[in-house]
Amino acid sequence: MSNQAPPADLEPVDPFESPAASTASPRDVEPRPPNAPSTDGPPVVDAVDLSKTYSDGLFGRKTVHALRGVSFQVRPGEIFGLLGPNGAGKTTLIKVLLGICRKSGGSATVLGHPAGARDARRRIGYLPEGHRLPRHLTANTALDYYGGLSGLSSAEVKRRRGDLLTLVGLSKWGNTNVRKFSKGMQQRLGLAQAMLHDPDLLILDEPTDGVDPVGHADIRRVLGELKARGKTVFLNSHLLQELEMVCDRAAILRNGEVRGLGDLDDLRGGGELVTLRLLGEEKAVRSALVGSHFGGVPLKSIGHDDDGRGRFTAELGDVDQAQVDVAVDALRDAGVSLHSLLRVKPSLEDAFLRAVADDDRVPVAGTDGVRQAGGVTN
Ligand SMILES: Nc1ncnc2c1ncn2[C@@H]1O[C@H](COP(=O)(O)OP(=O)(O)OP(=O)(O)O)[C@@H](O)[C@H]1O
Repeated sequence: MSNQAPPADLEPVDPFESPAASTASPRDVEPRPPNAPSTDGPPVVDAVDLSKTYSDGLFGRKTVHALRGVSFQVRPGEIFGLLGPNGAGKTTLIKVLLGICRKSGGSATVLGHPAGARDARRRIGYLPEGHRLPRHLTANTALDYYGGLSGLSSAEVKRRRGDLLTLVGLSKWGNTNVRKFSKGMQQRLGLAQAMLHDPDLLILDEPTDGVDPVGHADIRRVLGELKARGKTVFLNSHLLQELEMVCDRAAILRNGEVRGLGDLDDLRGGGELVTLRLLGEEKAVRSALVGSHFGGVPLKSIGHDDDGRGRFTAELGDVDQAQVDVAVDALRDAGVSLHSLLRVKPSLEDAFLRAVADDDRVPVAGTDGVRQAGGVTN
């Protein structure tokens, strides 16, 4: 979430009604076990053609289109990732879903209620970006404090906090001062706090920001636990590898528009990226690639072998076997040796870079009725 000043149209939020006042490529989160709650049923979040404009500039004469017709659904029990470059509209989207700021058009429901409605907000747990826990409190007293803010009785908080501290791996730290906690432990305590009122939907804004790799793994484990308990998680993170490890589906936002949406496999694309490792003279490699219509592919020099021949990688990209054969034949005819051929699935990062690229050719994956990605309208 950006650290900008609150928007002019920020509505006061009653802390007692606010979403709990903030109260794990190889995937780290296991696929849904057979006995886990199903992802069938009405969507937990349903956004249709959602738009949001801000008035900015001198006398508010400039209109900023933060969201432009955003449509997507979050299904029950899934971990849904929100991706996008700075300024894409992620924070605005979260604010609209939480009812912190008003939409300008379209519709959004959360847990079957209009976004921002009291009945929706009381079933949301929210962990804001960069949240701070009072350092003089212990884990237990912090949960007592935030539980009180959420309207829970002290007996209720005491009944729940043991289980929650166990869930986030802090069961032995209940009486320890928050100031002694690492950033990762603070984030996990923040997750426990967001779970205090047993919400159905967790909205987590950059939960691993500033956390070391061990802390990342701990947080992924907690997300896996939440999913196993049937919770729906809406996760905003700019860490693509992180999202790749935990999310079932994701949306990619750019300039307030959905530029990609669907299962991670859909987003990555079905193909495989082919890379050749070659041994030979650079001139011969280049001319063979040009001759086989691969003159424009990235060619990297990666050293020499014991006989002084150059080592190269040539990234052919998502090409079919016939095209690979043509390139390999041309290289062999030019006296270049094929050391190895790698086929790798595109990463989420590849998909992300394609989706936010400055063109309008990226299709929207998935079947949620989202319109095709439009042109860049900056
Ligand atoms: N209160 C506001 N008044 C005017 N413009 C705003 C306001 N809040 C956000 N914007 C603009 O709306 C657009 C989307 O901003 P938003 O903060 O939602 O993006 P973001 O994807 O969360 O970015 P970041 O990752 O940098 O936090 C940006 O152009 C931003 O400058």
